[in-house]
Amino acid sequence: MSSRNPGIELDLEWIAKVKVNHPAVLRRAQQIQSRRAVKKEWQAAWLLRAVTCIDLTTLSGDDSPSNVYRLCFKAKHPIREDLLKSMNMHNKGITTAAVCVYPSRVSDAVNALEAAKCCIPVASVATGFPAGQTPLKARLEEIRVAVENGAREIDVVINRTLALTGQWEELYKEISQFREACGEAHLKTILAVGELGSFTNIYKASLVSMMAGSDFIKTSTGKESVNATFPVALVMVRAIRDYFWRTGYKVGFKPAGGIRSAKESISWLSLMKEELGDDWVKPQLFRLGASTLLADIERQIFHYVTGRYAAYHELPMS
Ligand SMILES: O=C[C@H](O)COP(=O)(O)O
Repeated sequence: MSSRNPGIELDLEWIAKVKVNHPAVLRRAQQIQSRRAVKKEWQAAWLLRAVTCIDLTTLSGDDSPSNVYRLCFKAKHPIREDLLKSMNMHNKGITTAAVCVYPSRVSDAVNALEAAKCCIPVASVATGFPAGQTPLKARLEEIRVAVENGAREIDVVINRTLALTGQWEELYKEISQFREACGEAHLKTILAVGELGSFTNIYKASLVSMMAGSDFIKTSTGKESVNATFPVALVMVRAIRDYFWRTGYKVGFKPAGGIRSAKESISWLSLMKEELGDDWVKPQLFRLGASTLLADIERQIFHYVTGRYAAYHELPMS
């Protein structure tokens, strides 16, 4: 990642002035989703770009060293080598952006990637993911342990109670402490938008997270009933844009939760390109948090290269 957002002092006046035009957001989101799909080589190129922006994720109660090893192998070899060769892309070092796991699995992921001589970062969720309902001391300790174990990115969840009750100063203080506990590791702040009530609240929580020094803001844990949606994303990326205009700091965006189809991944990329520009369609400033999306992207690329859809055994690692 490039130079980091150091955060700024909490600006309560800015937060108090926030108003979101709900119908306009819905209209714009609809417009982006209904764009005509790109085809052929342009589609393949966008899909490969999407691959490089994926935080390949496993966040299950039954995660074990073996499925984390498998995940890391897939992160290093996201698309079958012969398919990449057919597109003359086999020498381009295409990997996913990161792997994302629970804190207890960080060491497994770090070891697996080291053994594979692969330098993509391990991201760890933390701070009582997904609900964030543990004491602050424990949440901070969880970050420190994940960093000690080799996580280079930390995906924290915010305290929704503070956001829902408008305790912005408290929320700012907590996130600032998360940032400090991260040290050199990059801080991705999950708003859990499905639990924040209104677009205005989501915009305010986005601003507070950036003011407190988040490197990325992220929509969801994947565990809420509503996760990454285009209207919510628009609210968050407009907050990113406003923050950039006011401070000059670029904060990344990570939609996560329920993103499963290759087609959607292209819509996400075009949203970023249209709203924030080319810098935000690269892994430094854009991630797709997803556990199963890569399988559909590989399937579509297989179809592009061979003209037919793969049988299950032809993409066994997906
Ligand atoms: O951060 C990533 C999400 O937890 C993944 O959600 P998903 O399993 O719906 O793709």
